[in-house]
Amino acid sequence: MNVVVTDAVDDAGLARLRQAGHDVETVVDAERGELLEAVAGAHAVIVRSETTVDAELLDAAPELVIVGRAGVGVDNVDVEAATDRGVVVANAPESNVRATAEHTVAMAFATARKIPQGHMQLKDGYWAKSDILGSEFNGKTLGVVGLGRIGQEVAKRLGNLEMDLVAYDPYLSEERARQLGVELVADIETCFRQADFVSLHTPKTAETEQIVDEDLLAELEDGYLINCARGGLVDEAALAEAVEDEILYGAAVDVFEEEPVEPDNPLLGVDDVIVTPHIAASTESAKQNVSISIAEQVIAAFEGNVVSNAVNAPSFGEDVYPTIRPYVELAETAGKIAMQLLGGHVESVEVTYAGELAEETVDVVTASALQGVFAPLEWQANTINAERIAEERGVEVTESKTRQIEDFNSLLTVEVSDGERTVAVESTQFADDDPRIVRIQGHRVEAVPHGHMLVVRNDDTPGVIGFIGTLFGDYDVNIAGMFNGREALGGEALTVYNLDSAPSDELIEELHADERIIETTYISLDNGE
Ligand SMILES: NC(=O)c1ccc[n+]([C@@H]2O[C@H](COP(=O)([O-])OP(=O)(O)OC[C@H]3O[C@@H](n4cnc5c(N)ncnc54)[C@H](O)[C@@H]3O)[C@@H](O)[C@H]2O)c1
Ligand SMILES: O=C(O)[C@H](O)COP(=O)(O)O
Repeated sequence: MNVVVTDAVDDAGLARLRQAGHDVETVVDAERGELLEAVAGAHAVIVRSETTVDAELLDAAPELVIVGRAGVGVDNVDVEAATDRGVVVANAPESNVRATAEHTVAMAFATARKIPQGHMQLKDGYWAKSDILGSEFNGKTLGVVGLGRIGQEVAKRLGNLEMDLVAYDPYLSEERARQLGVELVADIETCFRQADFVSLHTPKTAETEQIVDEDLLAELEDGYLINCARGGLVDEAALAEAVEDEILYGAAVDVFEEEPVEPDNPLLGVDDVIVTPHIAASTESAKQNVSISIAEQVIAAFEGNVVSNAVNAPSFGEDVYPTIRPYVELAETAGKIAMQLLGGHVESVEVTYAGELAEETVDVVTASALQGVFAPLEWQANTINAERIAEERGVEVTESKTRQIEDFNSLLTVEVSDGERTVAVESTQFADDDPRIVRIQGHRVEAVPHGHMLVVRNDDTPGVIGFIGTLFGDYDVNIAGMFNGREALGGEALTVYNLDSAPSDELIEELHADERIIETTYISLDNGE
């Protein structure tokens, strides 16, 4: 597979990709046209914050499987456009948290004690001892906007300096904030009003863009603003003015609306706005960590495994993964079988989890079942966009769970309906991840979901199975396995045949010609030879 790296990414992860047999090409600082050419045959593109991954770039890379963001923020990636094209977008959310938190603390110290100002003046030959007056942290209040991974680490570190902690984060529970010793406030204005230092740690979204404006800065009177999150969260002109006019004592900024920063950026002209060139994550270990983390995501995508840090696919904790992992592929298979038995038109899909599986986070399993259901309809269906495809198609999706179960530890049922007829395929994993279809339309079977399968419904009368077996022999189709189930003696039987090759149309026709045969459905699974 081809991996194109468009920003400076540490070699640790790239070496891992090469070891896994992939070609890695680096095209840092390329002109746009050159970049679009470079990604033409790419199966993965790895970026940092410097490359804009938009619809144009995605269209220039028709083979693309995954966009790997070697870092946290994905605001430079058009995630929706990627989702529409079935491209996974993954980031490395854990890898530079400490580096960024530490830089934020360093920036807080630097602005509070005017370290860069003193440094510059001294280098210029001026002893500014009596001009520089700093602020202490102890007894002051830190306001964190966005108490996520980095915000929490910053709160912990500055909390140790005897600061009181408040935070504004509408998506965080009060309980979690309490555990962190942080008072959660109801709105961002209160956060700015109560704080002496405000540190921003939200992602840049439609909701947070320009969230810090002139009015809000006025609430932080005689305080400091630190932004090591994203440019675009703050009205830069308003911030420059607020510091210039001494409404704020100072500000520390690592990220800018436009990067690299133009020389006329208003923040550069104000002494008490200290700046760094987006280097909060630039430590040796953070760079190695993000590189390795994103390489692992890319390899997972290439190998068809779940990309655990995908931002446009259902995600789940690492600890849950071993339990649900075997069901991800099985769900897709069950979805495919159910859909092929239904015959193409689907109105609703119900995915039911029973037993131990019902205790897990199963979003990705449901998405995988949908991927199987939509596989014949939409060549580009995958776990990322299958839910969206269902929505666009008006297909009702239901997920249900029950702890009650008989015979198995876990049971996964995919039921599809065209409004009149419903087909249910029940499946489970035996020991050592050995998948089985255990019931089709209520008929107990024990079929291996693999390769070429023929599902036959027939009258449960003597000689039918012999007839079918002989016919397969006549057509030189070898039976690899056979699983027969019936509801009641003399009623209807359902048999699943695993075949070594696809049955011909003539064979199927001959089967149908026999009055004892009610229905036959040939099912082809991609995982077959
Ligand atoms: N300067 C750098 O080099 C650097 C490095 C790493 C991360 N970052 C940036 O730091 C930011 C935080 O990263 P993180 O890993 O902590 O992310 P995170 O997802 O763990 O935390 C973000 C928090 O913001 C909260 N949030 C979302 N919308 C909000 C809103 N409208 N108001 C208040 N809170 C809101 C979320 O609930 C969440 O708790 C991101 O913007 C990321 O891109 C910058
Ligand atoms: O979101 C991030 O991870 C940081 O902003 C770091 O971005 P970078 O990889 O461009 O340094």
